[in-house]
Amino acid sequence: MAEIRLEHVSKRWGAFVGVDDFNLTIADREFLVLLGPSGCGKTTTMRMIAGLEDATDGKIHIGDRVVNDLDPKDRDVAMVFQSYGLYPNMNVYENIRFPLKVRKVPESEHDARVMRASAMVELDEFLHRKPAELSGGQRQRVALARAIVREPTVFLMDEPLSNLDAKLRVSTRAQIKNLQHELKVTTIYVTHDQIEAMTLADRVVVMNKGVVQQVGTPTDIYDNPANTFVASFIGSPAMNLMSGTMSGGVFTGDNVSIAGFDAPDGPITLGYRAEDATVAEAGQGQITAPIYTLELLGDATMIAVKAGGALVSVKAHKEFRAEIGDMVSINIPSSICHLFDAESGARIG
Ligand SMILES: Nc1ncnc2c1ncn2[C@@H]1O[C@H](COP(=O)(O)OP(=O)(O)OP(=O)(O)O)[C@@H](O)[C@H]1O
Repeated sequence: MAEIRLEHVSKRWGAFVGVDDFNLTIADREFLVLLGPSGCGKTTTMRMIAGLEDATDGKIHIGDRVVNDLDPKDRDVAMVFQSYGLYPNMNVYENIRFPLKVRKVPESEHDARVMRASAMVELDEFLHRKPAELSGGQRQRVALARAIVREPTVFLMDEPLSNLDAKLRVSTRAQIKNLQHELKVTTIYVTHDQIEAMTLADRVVVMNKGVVQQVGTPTDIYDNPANTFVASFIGSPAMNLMSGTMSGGVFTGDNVSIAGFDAPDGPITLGYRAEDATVAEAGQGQITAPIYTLELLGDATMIAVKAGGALVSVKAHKEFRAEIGDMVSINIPSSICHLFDAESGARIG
């Protein structure tokens, strides 16, 4: 049983707040991803759970213990970092076995456990090689095997894929997801890559400037972002956001007018996702504007125009063709729109 609970956890260095009042219960066996831009406090949160950083305030529970005063080695967590931290003089077998020696696991168990862990990450053929004789992806798998071999109650992973090339990142990502499912170990995973977060997580915690912005399943966060920060951080492309004014249920901004809202009058921010909008018959849409840019994506054509003081896009059919400067009209019915407070950015309704 490895539920993790953070209660009012904060980290301050002098007046600077790295993590501000973090509260969350992570379920046993859950795959939780901490997501946010550089400097938002996600690594610090993970380091406090690992015991590499003291919490300034709050309590950290792992299982039924409060671990604030426990050394990292007594917390039964295994970490995997973006820099693999392998011992260059040891071969793969010895690197994977190392945590068992440190932990004084009986020698008689070592071989079976190393073989099981290395098989899980498909390293069986490389056991005699030194780290320098491995590719980046293979080294990362040694680091994973070294975490697995310990059979910890918690995995903590800090951007473990960021040193891999794009293709290897996708396959290693799939492997991590599968392993976590097989091993059923509570996992906290830090990344600034929203696609990694969406594909791996049971739940995502979106952070900004030390503050939790939203906690939810990938679908919750994509479909119902809590504020404009989350809306503009999640999704590729990010949600389109336009400034304007609501009056009598009609949103109006530069080049844009959308009717059919049930919202109070006043300044407001409106959002929609490019894939929810469509290209309209000439002049029939809610935005009509010259094409600013047009990108052929293979499976679709992305068209951007200027409206509401911002560049906004629509995902058109892959055969859609036009030139920059041609007029285009976009259907944005109120039913696909998200509304946010113009000042705080918080979701409305
Ligand atoms: N020892 C320290 N002393 C003072 N400030 C620190 C210290 N360690 C981290 N910080 C600050 O705390 C904030 C959060 O850092 P953290 O490493 O948690 O961010 P992050 O979200 O993991 O970013 P990245 O993706 O760049 O690693 C940053 O602004 C950082 O500069």
